[in-house]
Amino acid sequence: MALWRMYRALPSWLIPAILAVVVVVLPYAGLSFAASRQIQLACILALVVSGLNLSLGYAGELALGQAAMYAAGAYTAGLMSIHGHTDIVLQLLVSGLVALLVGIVTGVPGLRLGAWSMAMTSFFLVLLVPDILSVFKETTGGRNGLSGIVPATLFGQPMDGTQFYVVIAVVTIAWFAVFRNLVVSRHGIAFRTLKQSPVLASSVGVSVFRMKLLGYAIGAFPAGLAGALFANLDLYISPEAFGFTFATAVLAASILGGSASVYGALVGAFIMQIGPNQSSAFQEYALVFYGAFLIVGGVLLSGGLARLGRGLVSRLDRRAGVGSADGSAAPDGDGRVEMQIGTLRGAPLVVEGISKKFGGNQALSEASLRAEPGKVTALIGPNGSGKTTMLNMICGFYRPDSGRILVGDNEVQRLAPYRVARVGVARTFQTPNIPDNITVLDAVAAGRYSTDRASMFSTVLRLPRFRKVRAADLDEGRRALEMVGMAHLADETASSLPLGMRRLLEVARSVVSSPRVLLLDEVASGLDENEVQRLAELIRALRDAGGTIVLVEHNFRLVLELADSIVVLAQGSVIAVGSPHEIEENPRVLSEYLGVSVEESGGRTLGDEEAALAGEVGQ
Ligand SMILES: Nc1ncnc2c1ncn2[C@@H]1O[C@H](COP(=O)(O)OP(=O)(O)OP(=O)(O)O)[C@@H](O)[C@H]1O
Repeated sequence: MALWRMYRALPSWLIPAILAVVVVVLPYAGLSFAASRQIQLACILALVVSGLNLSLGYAGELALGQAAMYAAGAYTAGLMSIHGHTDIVLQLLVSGLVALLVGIVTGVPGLRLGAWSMAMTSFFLVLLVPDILSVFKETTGGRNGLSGIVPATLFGQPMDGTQFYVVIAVVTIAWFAVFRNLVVSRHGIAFRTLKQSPVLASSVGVSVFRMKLLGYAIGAFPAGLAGALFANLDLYISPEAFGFTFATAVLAASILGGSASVYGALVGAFIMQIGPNQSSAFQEYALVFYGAFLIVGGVLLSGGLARLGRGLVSRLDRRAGVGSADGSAAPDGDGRVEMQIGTLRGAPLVVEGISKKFGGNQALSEASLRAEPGKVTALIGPNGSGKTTMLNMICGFYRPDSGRILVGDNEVQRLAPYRVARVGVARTFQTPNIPDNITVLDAVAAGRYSTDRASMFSTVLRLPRFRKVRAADLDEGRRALEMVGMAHLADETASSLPLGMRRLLEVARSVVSSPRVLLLDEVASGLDENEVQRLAELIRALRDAGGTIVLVEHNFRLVLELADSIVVLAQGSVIAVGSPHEIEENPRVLSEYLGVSVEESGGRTLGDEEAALAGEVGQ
């Protein structure tokens, strides 16, 4: 265990870096030709698999066209070589970009049509490769393949086999470093958020379509690189190398290694290449083996070897006492919320006469609401009265049939959800929406996706802009966690927290972007008395900091305690607006929402028991 603790104390990049150096120098240590070839083929396969991992494992898009992009890269490099452009750096660059272009052009229609269409169009793309190559057989050699490729050069110098091995190893290592940088960045977290919940992703400002396309297109780039390397390895390419069998091998390697993993792509590809591909019997029946493997692997090995590895690491960590893996630890100090909220730049929210019909069901009719900065505006009403529909329209998930929604001076009723988020509307969800396998700190920092933007380019190369934004993400994330009393849980797995903590985490995530309007959807439901009080304190602090807060809540006592003004909905219409005192005494609210007749109430305000009953009625 002491050994394990020592190992865990090392920087996370050290072991991969040592392994990378070993792989690069292997040929100088007497590696046989056959072994060297297998390593080169495994590196090439790993590059292609990494592209699938990015789009399938991270962005959650079943896009299987990597084999076609691999072909695009290989034929681009092959044709460049035949036409005298033998420099490998130039070939890699052009092949990568051509593959990227193929990814964008073929990804757009599939993504526009929906998830299964993406799977189908990308799959057909792979089946079409031999036909496309045949159509252009004058240039590509058709089914006979493309010969005449000459050995690649590097900056004008010819390369021997060993030098080309080093090029393949270095390109693979460099790409995997980029890939790792990408998936641990805010873009990577956005991919994972998107995979789990497009609704959550758009509510933090992620454009679902653009991000899925990026996942697919960026994943095409390493396939293009792999193609260029492959063309120069054998100096001959033919359509068979890029067909359905190869596409299935890529999928099998991805599932074996773990599709939501960086190193899983390497492990899966190496096992697939160095293991079964060695046997000639396997090669003959490869498709059958891959098919069987996909079924068995998909059922028995969910998450692949990467998941087994992560499980083993966390078990060893627990045994060795590395990190504090206890999600139930007590909050900081005396459990009260640390109020360190700066000023919030709240903006007025004006909802003017919005209506929404679902089929024959008029969910909202001519409903209006006004929420001011520095005030808590509660939206209450019985089940099915239209509260969530109202929030969904403010956030852009539904378009109103008529009416206007203004955030400050911005009309938002026609904007897509991610654009509404970028205008400054943040929300929590009735059921906490938290991606798997990310830390509490990252889950909170994800709320800043549309704040202080950092490009993919600066992210993967870790340029100063990326470092600045990352530091701000983590600082603000920690500050938000301190605010909700959860700073001690920053490194825990967010999705494994108890319900109360997950709700507070959602509040932290929605506050971290300094929203202009904050929508809290039943944040108190399922919380115990202490948690409700902590939440109440937090909401007051956010209000005092200048936030515009809309609170949808069934806990009537909490509403009376917190709200500056209350809007009551019944059957899609606003039946009352007023201060808590006015609402408590409103006969229509008493009868329609609370089920208390006017005579019974005798014009008095609600007692504790009735207020509690009101909470239950609402639930
Ligand atoms: N996507 C949808 N398609 C069809 N009908 C819908 C949809 N969303 C909401 N509705 C209907 O609109 C009406 C208002 O529902 P909504 O969820 O907004 O009520 P609510 O006040 O939030 O209820 P609850 O307190 O149970 O969350 C209901 O009759 C509901 O069935």
